[in-house]
Amino acid sequence: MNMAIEAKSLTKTFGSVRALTEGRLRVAEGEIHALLGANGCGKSTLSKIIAGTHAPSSGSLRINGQEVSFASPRAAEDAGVALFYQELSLIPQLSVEANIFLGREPRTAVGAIDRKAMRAMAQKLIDRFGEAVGPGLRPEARVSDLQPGERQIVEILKVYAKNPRIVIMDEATAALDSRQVAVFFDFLREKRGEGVSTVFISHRLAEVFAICDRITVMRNGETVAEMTVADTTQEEVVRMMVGDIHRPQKRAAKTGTATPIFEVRNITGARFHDVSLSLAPGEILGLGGLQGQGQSALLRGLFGITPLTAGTLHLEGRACRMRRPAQAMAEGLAYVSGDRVSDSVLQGRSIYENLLAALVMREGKLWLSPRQMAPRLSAEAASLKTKYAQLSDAINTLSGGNQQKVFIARWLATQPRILLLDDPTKGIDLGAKADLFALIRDLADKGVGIILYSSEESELLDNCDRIAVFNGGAVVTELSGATLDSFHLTRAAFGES
Ligand SMILES: Nc1ncnc2c1ncn2[C@@H]1O[C@H](COP(=O)(O)OP(=O)(O)OP(=O)(O)O)[C@@H](O)[C@H]1O
Repeated sequence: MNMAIEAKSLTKTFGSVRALTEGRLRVAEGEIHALLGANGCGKSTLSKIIAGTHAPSSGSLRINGQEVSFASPRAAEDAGVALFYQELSLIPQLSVEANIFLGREPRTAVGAIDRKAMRAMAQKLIDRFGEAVGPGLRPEARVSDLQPGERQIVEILKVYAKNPRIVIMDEATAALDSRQVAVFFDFLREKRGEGVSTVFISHRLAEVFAICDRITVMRNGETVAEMTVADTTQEEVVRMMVGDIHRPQKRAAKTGTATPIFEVRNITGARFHDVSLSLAPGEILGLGGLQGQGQSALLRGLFGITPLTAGTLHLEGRACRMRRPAQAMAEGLAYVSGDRVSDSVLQGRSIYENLLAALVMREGKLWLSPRQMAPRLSAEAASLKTKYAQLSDAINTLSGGNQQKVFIARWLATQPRILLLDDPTKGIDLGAKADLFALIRDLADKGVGIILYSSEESELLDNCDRIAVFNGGAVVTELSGATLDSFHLTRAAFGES
């Protein structure tokens, strides 16, 4: 068997972050090989080393039997390696054909771009997707006018326009519909027949088992297993991804004890659909699953930041609507986002003004008496052990963790009945996280209902009474009691059937 890729002991550090500690990958010529693992385990880093985007810190890489160290993506392309980037790299203002052939346009005898040839070549590539794409996907169409799935197809075509012998597809199917995926898979099989090797990164186990020959599993920056699809099961793959199963301490169930404090029935909005959830008073409900599956979008919809297009909401049994954040606040909801820069911070303002922001919005008054407000706000800040010298200091004199505490304290000051937390600990240190979760549990014990999305699985497992797992904008399962552990969470997130 001729090896197209042989990566051994690859490592990569970014500053103090060790993104890859032991990257291994062996892919044969004409093989479709899955690279699997949880968010952040190092798949993209390993791929980018193979594709010349990153130089490894150490280790060895052989392409078609030759030891290589690519100085740039272009050097890797010249060796026949092409990478499909998760972060789409298209230029929206340019046409489909210009994007596909950017930097390698066909030329006429005198060296000008051969537009006729370029159009014909682009059309030929597009035709491969046949009926699975709409009539809008034409060589001369502007990329900005295309649907997300069609844009993703243009990105795929751009990869194949380089005639690669080794292709790395990093979540190339994420925006495709099922028909487009089927056509894409036929295409991959045909390429396999031509001896092209594919590294296939996906968060959908069903796809992996449908298209791949072998699987490499990564965990925490390390390659931990290599297996043949025919000899393994989805369950075994999940076990390899998870490693030691994280089981949080058992907590008494909060559900079923009282009327739900908040009920969400069949709601649909931007990036989520038909979601139903029920929250008991004092319950911490987690939203789990891989990143970007609709969890944050749901929280934004619930708080009236983005519109809901279907479904109903009930607060303590009473139907209500959240058309705007002000309305949600009036109903006793609060929303804390971990995205400090875009969502939370009033730049150039004092700590006091930042603490006051939510109350001002809720009361609908621009001025609230500092004599009354200052003690209340400093008490909320103190409950989170926020460190600052004076309330009048500028917000940006605080560390990220302390700023985040201010944004949380701001909402606590409104005394919410329902607290929506959208990845609230992003970028804050361990001490601040512990303070935050202690406070959240305290609020729950006082009867506040809490919905928490976290991109960190362990935060969900350690703090939630129940977890609703999202995949593709919908809740696929709910975990509680005996199923509240990392194995069941990963299994549901990857859609194990
Ligand atoms: N340029 C960078 N600078 C600093 N840290 C980075 C950089 N790129 C990746 N990392 C970190 O390295 C680790 C591995 O990231 P990587 O993107 O390779 O994971 P992944 O398995 O591809 O994850 P995902 O499934 O979420 O795409 C993560 O902790 C990530 O935050």
